[in-house]
Amino acid sequence: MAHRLNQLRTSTSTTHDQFLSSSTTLTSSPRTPGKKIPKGDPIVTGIRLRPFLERESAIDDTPAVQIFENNVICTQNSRPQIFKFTNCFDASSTNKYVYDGMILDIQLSFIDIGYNTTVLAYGQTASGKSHSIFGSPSEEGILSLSIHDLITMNAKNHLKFELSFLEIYNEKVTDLLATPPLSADTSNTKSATKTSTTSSFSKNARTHILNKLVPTSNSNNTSSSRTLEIREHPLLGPYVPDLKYIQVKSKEDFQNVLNLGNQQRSVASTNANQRSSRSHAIFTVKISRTDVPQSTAPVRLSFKPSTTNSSTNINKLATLTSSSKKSAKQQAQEEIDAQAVRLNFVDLAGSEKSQQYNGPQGKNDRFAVGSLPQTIFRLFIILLI
Ligand SMILES: Nc1ncnc2c1ncn2[C@@H]1O[C@H](COP(=O)(O)OP(=O)(O)OP(=O)(O)O)[C@@H](O)[C@H]1O
Repeated sequence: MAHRLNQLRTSTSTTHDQFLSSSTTLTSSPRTPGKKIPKGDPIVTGIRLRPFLERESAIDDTPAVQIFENNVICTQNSRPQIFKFTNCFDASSTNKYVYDGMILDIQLSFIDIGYNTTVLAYGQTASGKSHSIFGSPSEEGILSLSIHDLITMNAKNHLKFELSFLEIYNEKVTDLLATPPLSADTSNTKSATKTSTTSSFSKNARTHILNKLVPTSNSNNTSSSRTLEIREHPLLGPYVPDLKYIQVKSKEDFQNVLNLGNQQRSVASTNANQRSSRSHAIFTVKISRTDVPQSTAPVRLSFKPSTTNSSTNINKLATLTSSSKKSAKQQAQEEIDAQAVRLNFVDLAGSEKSQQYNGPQGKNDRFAVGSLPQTIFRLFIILLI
């Protein structure tokens, strides 16, 4: 893991503060200890220049960098500096172009062989990280393009998609899909609508979404329950207990989850812009098969449906593991989790300009660059599970 952390740091630091651009990194990690990483670099880096904003071009619209093939040439200094990336995208590139050119194929092949994969956007404030990952009202983001493809390719419903969305801010991990505290007048509705945290939910209304997200009996519905810890699991490694996963079956489901998470993210802050600029957001898609005996590891997550009997699931595993000290169902769920593949999308906090935020109100904010390593460390622990 340390090696991979170093790789990530090396990979991302090459772009640090160099350009008015965001960098997208795609990494994969084996989900089974000892499983070999496929040939080739498990980290692919891309750099994307964004167009000048109006306020910027009003001052000076001379580009400070140029793209030549897979190189970015920084022309600001008297001696030009050259940085090489796996992919370079100029300011005319759309999110779709970046997704098709850099992410689609690798993402699918890693999922197919059962590797966790992470798309990580890194760059200075306002370089376009959120725009790339989450998109804008006029342009779909990489996350949405990716999930739409996954759902479309799962026409036979043999894969199950569950989503989680968390934020790390001020060294705290917050579940953006957890239910916020309900007012007293809605508490009756709450107890009447208890449901599984992974149950699929359908359309529209925020109330309906929230009802579906009411925690199960083993978690409290308080604001503090939204702040999570990172723990070590004997089978799965580091994990975030009680992080909510919501199953989605359609693009509309996905959009609802994304809207809910974004809403919680901005509600959580008195100054949404500042907070979102300074927090890391991780959107995870957990993918597992529904149509193969989960006890026969390793299982490929191929987009081709299995020809084997599709009825085996938790209950079958429960029989197989009934002699265990743990409840059979619990162990079965763990085994299924162990065979799931995770696809993470990370919108990192802006990597600089902390001084400007560390004014009188900001000086106690432990997210400032001085403490960035701890925050990043938490982030990578979560990603590498
Ligand atoms: N490729 C692009 N095309 C058009 N507009 C863009 C593009 N990339 C970014 N922008 C615009 O630039 C501004 C800053 O982008 P964005 O919020 O995504 O930056 P960020 O890197 O996430 O910033 P922060 O670290 O502060 O959260 C936004 O107004 C966004 O709409």
